Amino acid sequence: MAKKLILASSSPRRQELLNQAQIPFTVRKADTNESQITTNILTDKVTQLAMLKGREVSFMDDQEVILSADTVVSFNQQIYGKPKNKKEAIQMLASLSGNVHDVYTGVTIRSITDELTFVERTKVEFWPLEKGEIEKYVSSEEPYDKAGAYGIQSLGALFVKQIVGDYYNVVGLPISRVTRELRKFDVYSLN
Ligand SMILES: Cc1cn([C@H]2C[C@H](O)[C@@H](COP(=O)(O)OP(=O)(O)OP(=O)(O)O)O2)c(=O)[nH]c1=O
Repeated sequence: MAKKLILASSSPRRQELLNQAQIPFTVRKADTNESQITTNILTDKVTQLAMLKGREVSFMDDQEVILSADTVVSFNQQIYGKPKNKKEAIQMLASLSGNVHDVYTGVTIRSITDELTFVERTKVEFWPLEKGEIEKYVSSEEPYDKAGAYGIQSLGALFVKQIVGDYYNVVGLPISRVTRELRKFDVYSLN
């Protein structure tokens, strides 16, 4: 029998992507204090955060598989998470304007006996942005729950000139790789 998937995330995008993949799941989220991860090494940061989010959720039985993830934007040796306020959102978008940045998502999948973590990277190039369009965008609610202060799946799409890599990784979960890894955990099968 297939194992049961537990999504350790409150991100509506991650939930939508699992729905899109037609994988049944239950949300069980711990209240993770992300500030305890202090490393500035990018891949360490996203893997440690993904692992922490997953490990803070407890198993109810040995048939469960827990999925967790963390997404950050990286530009010019800096790591951008969610902007704390309007000023920070403006600064992030102004620096991404006209440049290429990377979006990294760390993903952890764990069962009671095994744990796997991987990182997926997508390159995103922004058009040069006008001051007015940044001002207008940060006055909406869109930037504030998103790494790098934009949502590629919403109005932020208009900033994007091109991407290289998995689009869904930018949205918060590289769903095709995730489903391939989930098969190894018997979460679902192809027949
Ligand atoms: C760059 C980018 C990020 N994002 C989102 C994905 C993530 O939800 C969010 C980064 O925050 P995360 O800390 O990765 O996740 P979260 O706090 O939303 O959810 P949880 O910790 O409960 O799993 O930014 C977009 O939705 N679109 C984008 O284009």
